[in-house]
Amino acid sequence: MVEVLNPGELEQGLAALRGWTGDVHGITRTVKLPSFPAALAVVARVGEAAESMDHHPDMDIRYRHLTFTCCTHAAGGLTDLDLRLARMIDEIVADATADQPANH
Ligand SMILES: C[C@H](O)[C@H](O)[C@H]1CNC2=NC(N)=NC(=O)C2=N1
Repeated sequence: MVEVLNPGELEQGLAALRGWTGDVHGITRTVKLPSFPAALAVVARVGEAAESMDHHPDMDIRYRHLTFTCCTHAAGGLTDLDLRLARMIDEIVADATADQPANH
């Protein structure tokens, strides 16, 4: 059973990520993509990564703005799985917005 992170582990985990905020109940990041199709493409890529990990984020898409929220429902809070998923999301977003300074 994966364990919920303590506040120190949360702080350490957030420091290794890009633009995420939250607490031991979950973390969230909002990014702006160059277009709506680009946002949809990121959703598809994150979906593939989530399926490969069997760990899924909540995703809210509003035109070019995408908000990701990660928490481990089975554990009732933030676990290392969420930090790993957030890192994968950061890589996908960085690749999709390489020439957009806003998300770096
Ligand atoms: C059966 C399947 O492994 C579980 O339902 C997985 C699916 N994806 C998941 N995603 C997240 N974020 N939390 C979970 O507890 C979780 N559980």
